[in-house]
Amino acid sequence: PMETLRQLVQTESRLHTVTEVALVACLFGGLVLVRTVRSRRREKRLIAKLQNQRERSLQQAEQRVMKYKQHPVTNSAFILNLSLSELTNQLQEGSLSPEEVFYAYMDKTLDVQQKLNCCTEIILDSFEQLKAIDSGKKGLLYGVPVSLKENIFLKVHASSCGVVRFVHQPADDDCVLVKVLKKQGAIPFVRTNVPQSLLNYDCSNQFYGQTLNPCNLQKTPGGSSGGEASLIAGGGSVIGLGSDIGGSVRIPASFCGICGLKPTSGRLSSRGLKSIYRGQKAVLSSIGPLGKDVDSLALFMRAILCDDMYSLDPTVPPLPFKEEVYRSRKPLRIGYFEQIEETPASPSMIRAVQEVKALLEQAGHTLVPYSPVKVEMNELAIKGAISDGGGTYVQQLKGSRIDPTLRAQFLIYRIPNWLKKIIAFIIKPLVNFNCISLIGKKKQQTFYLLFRSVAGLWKLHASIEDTIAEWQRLNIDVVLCPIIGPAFNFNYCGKLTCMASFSMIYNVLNFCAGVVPVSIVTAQDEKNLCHLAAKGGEGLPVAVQCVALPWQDELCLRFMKEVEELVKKQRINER
Ligand SMILES: CCCCCCCC/C=C\CCCCCCCC(=O)NCCS(=O)(=O)O
Repeated sequence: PMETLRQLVQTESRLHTVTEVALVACLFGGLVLVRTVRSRRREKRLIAKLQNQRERSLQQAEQRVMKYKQHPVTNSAFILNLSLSELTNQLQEGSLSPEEVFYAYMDKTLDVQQKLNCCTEIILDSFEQLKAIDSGKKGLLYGVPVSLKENIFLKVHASSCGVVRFVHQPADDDCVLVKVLKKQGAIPFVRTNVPQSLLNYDCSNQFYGQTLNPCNLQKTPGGSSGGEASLIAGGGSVIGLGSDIGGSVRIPASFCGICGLKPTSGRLSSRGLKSIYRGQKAVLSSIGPLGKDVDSLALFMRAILCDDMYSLDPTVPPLPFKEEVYRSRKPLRIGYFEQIEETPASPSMIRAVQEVKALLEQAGHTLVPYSPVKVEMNELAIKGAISDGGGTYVQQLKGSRIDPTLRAQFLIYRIPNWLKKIIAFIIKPLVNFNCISLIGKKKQQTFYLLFRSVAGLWKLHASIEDTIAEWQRLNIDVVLCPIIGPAFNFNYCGKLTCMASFSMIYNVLNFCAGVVPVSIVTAQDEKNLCHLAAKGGEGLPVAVQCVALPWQDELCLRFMKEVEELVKKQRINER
């Protein structure tokens, strides 16, 4: 009987332990559930609040536009068709007034927003700025309405970047470039959409949803300056400001068929720019313009590179716009490449480079085959930009629902760094860097790199030195190469981070680079295309990328301008 009693007591105490563990687990589970439900409710309220704010700003703008339209108005189609240079000329001469230009663009923006969901807010202060504009002091952008990417600081407004914790951080002041723009007479009038966190080349977030591509509503406009590219290509803005740490100006410009410039980082002030990895110095972010033609970008740079910027931000080197370099037409030695080893280029990207190469040769330039240095730039870019393995990224997005395009990445960022290193070591043999064209393989590669992101950065500086040495050896002035395109279908960009390598290279190297649309996807390109991400792109714009050494932004623009002119001339000849 003693034995039976002992067994009974043991069973009972085991039962007690099990019950206690179950109770603690339930309690813990319950607490997590309550926290999640609460945070989801908070998030829902926040989303509703932001969407209401946007709606209110759109409605108020619409009312004012309606009121303005009661007076006999100028032909806004005429205004909207002018290039930025033509528009500024007419504003300077007085043949157009800032008021008629402003209302023409505001009206068009409201219309484009309905179709493309590219705006996060109308800047209502712009109506007051318009009233106060001083016609006696005409800056280079006098009376020009300018659109701004949402991560650019505007006094009192928050730059959410699709992240919950940023919503509660209104800016203390305007960003330096916004101040300079205003001093040059420009009127910032609308803020545009971005992907959650900005570290993505799609354009969707939980607050404002998915922005659409005006060239095909089934496609992403690219990102992260996707709202800008969509609005400009849709006709709602003549010039806009974006930012680029891996292609965020160039990719959306390419996807939407407009021009975009990533100047050398540091040439324009980045003070007052929201980012996830603030202060990260390995891969540098640049602020740069997007517009319908290269002259618009040049005019923008000319206006911004002024004493006001240098005194507002003394970290910027006081280098005014070099007019003679932009205007020069001396023949160039141009390095070119069509592919990079680690990333597949689509058939239209390759064809675009080949066609532009032929045009440049006919125009008297010397084209030299050039291969970018043999390091995995993707690896360097990711290691540089998120060298903590994504820890800060996860921290910053706490409390935000992760955008579907970023979810797979976040599974990896959440793994402890020591475990990431082990997994990277184990899966390395499975990852074939030369295996192109199959999306499945690209996904593997992408995720492998994310595991590797905690490794060292020793190759970064060597790659800059080696690249410059190679340019000097070949004696080339600029490089012609592909830029990712055509526009992707939704939900691919965040999963295909490696496909951004064509642009990321020049952030890692900190060279200046810009894109110019040169062609459209043909039926043959579509037939030869292997990756699903860009399928269904016939007729979409295709661009090339023009690159110059650091601080040679004017040379880069001059090269872009020449490419643009040659393509235009050829189109006229073909008609
Ligand atoms: C080279 C930098 C990219 C670092 C991102 C690391 C995490 C994700 C892995 C790969 C994503 C590559 C896609 C990059 C898309 C372009 C993103 C971009 O340029 N964003 C602008 C951020 S800025 O701070 O406003 O300049």
